[in-house]
Amino acid sequence: MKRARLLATAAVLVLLAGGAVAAGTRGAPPSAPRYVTDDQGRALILHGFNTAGSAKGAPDALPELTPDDIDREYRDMGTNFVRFLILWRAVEPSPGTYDMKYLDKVAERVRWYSDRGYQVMLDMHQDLWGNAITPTGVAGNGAPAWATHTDGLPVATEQFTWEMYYLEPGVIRAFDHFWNTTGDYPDLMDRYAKAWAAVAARFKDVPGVLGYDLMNEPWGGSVQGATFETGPLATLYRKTIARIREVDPDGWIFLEPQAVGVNWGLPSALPRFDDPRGGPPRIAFAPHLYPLPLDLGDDYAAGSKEWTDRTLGWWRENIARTAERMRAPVLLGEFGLDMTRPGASDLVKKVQGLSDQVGTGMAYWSRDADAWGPYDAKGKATPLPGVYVRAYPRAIGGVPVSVTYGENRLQVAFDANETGPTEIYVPERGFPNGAQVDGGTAVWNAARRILTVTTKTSGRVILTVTPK
Ligand SMILES: CN(C)c1ccc(C(=O)NC[C@H]2N[C@H](CO)[C@@H](O)[C@@H]2O)cc1
Repeated sequence: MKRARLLATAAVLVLLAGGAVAAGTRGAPPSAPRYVTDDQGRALILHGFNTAGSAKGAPDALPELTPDDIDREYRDMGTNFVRFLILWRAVEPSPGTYDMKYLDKVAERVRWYSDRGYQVMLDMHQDLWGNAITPTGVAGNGAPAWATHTDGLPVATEQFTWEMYYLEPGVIRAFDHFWNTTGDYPDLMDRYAKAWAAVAARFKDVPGVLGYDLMNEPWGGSVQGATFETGPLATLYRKTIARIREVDPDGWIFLEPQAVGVNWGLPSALPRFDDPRGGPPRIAFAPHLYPLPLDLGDDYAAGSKEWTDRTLGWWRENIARTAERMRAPVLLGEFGLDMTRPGASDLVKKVQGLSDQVGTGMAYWSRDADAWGPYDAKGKATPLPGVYVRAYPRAIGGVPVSVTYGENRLQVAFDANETGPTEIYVPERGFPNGAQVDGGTAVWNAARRILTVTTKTSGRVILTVTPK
């Protein structure tokens, strides 16, 4: 029965997302991927986690996290990136008042990461709009109560899956007010954009802050699909890009499509956005990936594996087409699943392969201490660390051409430039005694397991990394 209901739910949501399908999946094949770059201009391969869902309901809006947690994550997986959740309710507790104490606490945690060589993306997170959609605050997260207007419309709390809250009249109304679909609260999007400007002003010169993910999994309320993405969502993005660029000319700005449909592999209609900064644009496309069969409760095994692989193919093609339209690099902002389920490790490997094809970095959902994360509620490793760890180029001193991962072998091809040396992480597994590099001059940092490789600064370079 539950599966039938879930299938019906998915059908409804796909219909809602129908406009996105109108974007079509034909057209010229995608060209070479682009890359997010660091402050030296090197191409980044971002590999990390979402930290963390525990922030959503926390009174202080901060994740359960200690520096030791980051040390363990690095020891086990050599990650170099974090999608760090922040919440509008904490940034702007009352209209026009920005909580600098909260932002200072975020900055303290950002420092924990940057001191360890991580890149940090700040994610203005929401699910279901905000915790004020129900009187008990048990459902949503993100938006402050003062920006939540359900007009007294019902929000039933006995949902069989949390996603169903998105279809509740009161939740749809709250989103409709925000997107100015109702016309009753025309200032809300501007306030959101100004809140982002306050965050960017605080973090624009903070080491390690790579950029800003403007809204987690946007939902159009009663406006869906291409109409939503090219209408209200694009308006919010343009307002927020302008506000951020008034204070921070250099931070990367990450734009998400609507979640429904696109998470599953349907096309996004997000248009291209101008970046008013002087110099090359720093706007990236940041979709999520949650295959529909798995969302419906199936495992990546047996019959569902074939169906899931088909949807992964859709996702890859459609993401590449949207990135091409946006002329933007791609960052996979979320993917994840219950690591205790059959086939879970195979799915993670499959997504890593997809990510390599699209030339994107990735942040796994999530770093929380549960069955989805790398360590469970008792701190015991799940299968995730064993499959999420691999040798990879953290930063590339040129324009990447290909990154080829083999069993205990990595090959990185790029057209070199003068941005700086190439940094390669090499795990203990497979490379117990470190690595040797053909194609460049490597300095080995045994403590951090990083090869810093100096190469010529023009022409094609091919680095081959093998165990010592
Ligand atoms: C109907 N709508 C709008 C909808 C449905 C399902 C998701 C979802 O599963 N998202 C995947 C994960 N992303 C969030 C955090 O961003 C996690 O809580 C979800 O597991 C999102 C939106």
